[in-house]
This record gives sequence, C-alpha cells and structure tokens, in this order.
Amino acid sequence: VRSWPAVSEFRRVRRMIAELPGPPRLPIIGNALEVLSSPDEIYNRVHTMVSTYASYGPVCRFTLGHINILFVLQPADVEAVLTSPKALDKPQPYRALEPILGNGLVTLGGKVWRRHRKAISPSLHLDILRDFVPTFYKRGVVLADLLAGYADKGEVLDVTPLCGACTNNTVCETIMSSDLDEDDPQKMEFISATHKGFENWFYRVRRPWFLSEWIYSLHRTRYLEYVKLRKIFDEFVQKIVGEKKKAFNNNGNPLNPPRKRQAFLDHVLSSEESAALNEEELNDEVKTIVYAASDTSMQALSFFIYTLAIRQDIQHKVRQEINDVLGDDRGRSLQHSDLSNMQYTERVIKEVLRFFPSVPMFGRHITEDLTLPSGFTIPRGCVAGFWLPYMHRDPQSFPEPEKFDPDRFLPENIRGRHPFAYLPFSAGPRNCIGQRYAMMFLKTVVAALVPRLHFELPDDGHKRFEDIPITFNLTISISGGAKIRVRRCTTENQ
Ligand code: HEM
Repeated sequence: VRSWPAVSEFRRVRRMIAELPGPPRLPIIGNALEVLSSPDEIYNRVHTMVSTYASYGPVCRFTLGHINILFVLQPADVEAVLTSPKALDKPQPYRALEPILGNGLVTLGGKVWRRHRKAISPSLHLDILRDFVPTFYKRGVVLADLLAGYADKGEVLDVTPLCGACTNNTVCETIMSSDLDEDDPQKMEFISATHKGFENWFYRVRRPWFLSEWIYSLHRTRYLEYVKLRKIFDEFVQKIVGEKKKAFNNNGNPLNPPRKRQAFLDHVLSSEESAALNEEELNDEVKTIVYAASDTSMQALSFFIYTLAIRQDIQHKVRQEINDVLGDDRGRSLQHSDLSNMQYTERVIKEVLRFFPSVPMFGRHITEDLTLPSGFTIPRGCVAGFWLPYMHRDPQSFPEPEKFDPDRFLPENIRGRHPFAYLPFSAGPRNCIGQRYAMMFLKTVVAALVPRLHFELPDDGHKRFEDIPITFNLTISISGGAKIRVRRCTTENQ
C-alpha cells in the first residue's frame, strides 16, 4: 500500500513524457547501454542522439535507469528552466559527487544552497579577483618557461598536463593561499587527484546501479580508488583550512605576518557572511571550489592553445593585441587594468568555449511540474538536461555554426541573440560562481604565453575543428592529448 504513491507517480510521469522523441528504452536500465561505452565515444554518441531527436521537437528524452532526463533545447525553454524556483536543485547523479566534494555549492539544493551561495559570493567579488592577476600572470610565465624548454628540444608535446599544473597551482595559491612548496608531496597528490575524481564519478553516473554506495563498494578497483581520492581531498583541505583558522584565531588575521594580498580562503575567514558556515561546511566549500575551478580551467586553456595552433591567423591577431597592450615594456607584469584592452582575446576565448564548453552537460531536478514556453510540461521528479554542444551549434543562434568566428561575440552581433543560447558557465541563479575568475585567469595566462611562444600543429595534428576527437568525463578533453609543437617567439617571427 505504501508503494502506491510511487507507482502512481511513475505512471503519471510515463504518461506525460510518452510522446517525447527519444531512443527506445529497455526495461529497468532504460538507455544506459548507450552510455556504457568508453569516455572517448560518449560525447559523439550523446551528441548524435540529441541532434537526431531534436529534429522532432524542442525537448527530447533519455532514460538512465529510473532517471528520465529531458533535454531542453530551445533558448526560451532553457531560460524558463534555469530561472525557475522549481529547478534550483541538482539531480540524483550529482549526489555521488558529495563523498568527494563534500556538500558544497555544486551539489547542494534548497535553503542550504542559498545560505552557502550568500556566504561564498562576496569572496569571489571583483575587488578580490583583481588582486589575483599578478599570481595568474606569474603562473602563466612559469608555464611559458616550461613550454620554452620543449621548444628548444623541438619535441611534440601534450599541452594538457602542463596546463593542469598551471591551473592547479594557481588555484591552490589564489583559493587556499597555500604557501606549500611546488613539489610538496601532499600538494602534488591532491593536484593529481582532481581530474581522477571526475573520472571516477562519471564512471558511476554512466552505470546508474553504481550510484548506490553499497553496490559500488563491490567494485573493488574503482571503489578503492574512490576511497583513496576521498581521503586525499579531505586530509589536504582539512590541513590547509585548519592551519589558516589557527593563524586567524591567534592573530585576528588569517595570515601571520599579514600579507597585502588576500586569497579566497583568507577573505572567507574574515568576512561576516561566512559566519553562516560551520567548520565542516567551510571545508566542503573549499573542496568544491578547488574542484570546480581546476579541471574546467585546465581544459579551457588547453583547447585555447590547440585552437591557436590550428588557426595561425587568429594566433597572430591575439599576439598583436597583447603586444599592443604591453607596449614597449614587454617584460612587465600584466595589470588588472590591461584586461579590458584584450577584447579580441576575450572573443577568441568565448568562441573556444562555444566549440568546446569545458562542462558540456548539466542538469536540474524539477521539483514541481514546469510548463515551458514551447508548451511542453516537464513533470516533477524528472531531470531537465542541457547539452551545450547542440545549443552552441544551433544555426538560429549561431549562423554557420561550424565556422570558428570570434566576431560572433562583438556587441553588435550579440544583440538579437537569445541570452540563454550561449551557456558555457550556465545561467540564472545557479550559474558558475567562478565565471569572472575563469575569464580573468584565461586572459592573463594567455597574455603571458602568446608574446613568448608560437604554437603549431604537428604533421598529424587535427587541422579542422570538426575532426578533433573528444573525451567526455564530466569535463571534456582532446582524446589522445592536445598535441602541439612550440617555438620561441623572436622579433623576426612575431
Ligand atoms: C572555464 C572554466 C569554467 C567553466 C567552463 C565552468 C562551467 C560551469 C558550469 C557549466 C556550471 C554549472 C554546473 C551545473 O549546473 O551543474 C558551473 C558551476 C559552478 N562553478 Fe564553474 N566553470 C568554470 C570555472 C570555475 C571556477 C574558476 C570556479 C571557482 C573559482 C568555479 C566554481 C563553480 C561553482 C562553485 C559552481 C556551482 C555554483 C552553484 O550551483 O551555485 N567554476 N561552472
């Protein structure tokens, strides 16, 4: 008798979504077999599926076990979902991230999410971020020096791990203000754990039966890796936050001796808003921010560099703009005020994120029936899904979508485009809280790299964007690595 409401709810949803286009589903597992393939194949599979069924209507269905994911494809519908109070929560698969990330902004819902967001937002304010620019630039120069070493050897290299070291070290410094040595073993272990954490989670999501902790614990290798990653994260973050808190309590100041520049964590500890978070919540937020910032920015940076290697004309224009910004003193550090003069570079970053959004898919749990402008009602209990590679190639919003054209983001070309057609950082109240951080980081690191180095494709590189094979593990990367050649810039070859 007790299961009756669940059965009737199940039938109700079934009825409401019966007419939606989508792949035929099997009993119990639904369409799980479609995504059981390797991460190298999933991106294309999901993209082909969404593109195929999108031609039948504005919403299409995909069923993962008992979870109905309804892909919302039209910008007006997307806006209706992402701005609705009925769609503020995250769907069940996100919960499998909690043991690693803790209960932070990415996974929380309802009132607790709102309280956390209010407590954290001021510490990523522009006034704080501005102070990060010298660190971004310093880290960009370290990356440029490392790449110059490859230029001297004339070797082909996969630029992604080096971008990863750059972003992770930057995040440790600006978010946690960790003063640990570059080669501190615990820090190195922590840094390498971020990407593995996403991989491990995505493996579970594609096999919905592993979303149960108990069933997952039966998978010896994956579960042991998961337990290990969890431990690495917990211990490292507890150590850093604990030390900071101790110093803060001893001095009434997060740092001893006080330093001019504050990291995110210093600011959180000294802000009034953060009193709303207890110690565990604060640890969880630090883990979440570090996680959310690292892999996403690393992939964006490596796709950007790969793009420049494909498009020498664009690389030349970016270099020209940065050299103009730096003026005669090419050796000087970039200032925050320089960033507003890097408009072309910013447009190139935006176009890279249109083609290669670091997080191509995300979702919302729908808590009440939600009627979309197109007329369809998403039943409560379903997941509204967003697949950016489809939306970002919709010719209605982006004419000639396969053409790489940074000028799509000129103000006169943005006018008239629906504001929810382009969503690399999502939108609405649960948008990416680090969007400004990410854009400032990318622009600054690019400004350190491009005047010093030339990027080229190796002979067997992917010369067309549509030929780049994508691996999808929550974030996307180039399958087989972002392989490029590097040359030092000289006055002759500028
Ligand atoms: C190129 C870099 C980045 C991209 C493409 C990106 C993209 C996204 C996207 C699409 C979401 C929405 C996910 C969802 O709804 O499930 C998101 C959320 C989030 N991002 Fe980012 N992100 C980037 C960098 C960052 C950085 C640098 C930080 C922190 C400094 C950050 C922190 C977060 C957090 C905390 C959330 C959850 C916000 C909430 O739900 O309240 N991200 N990001």
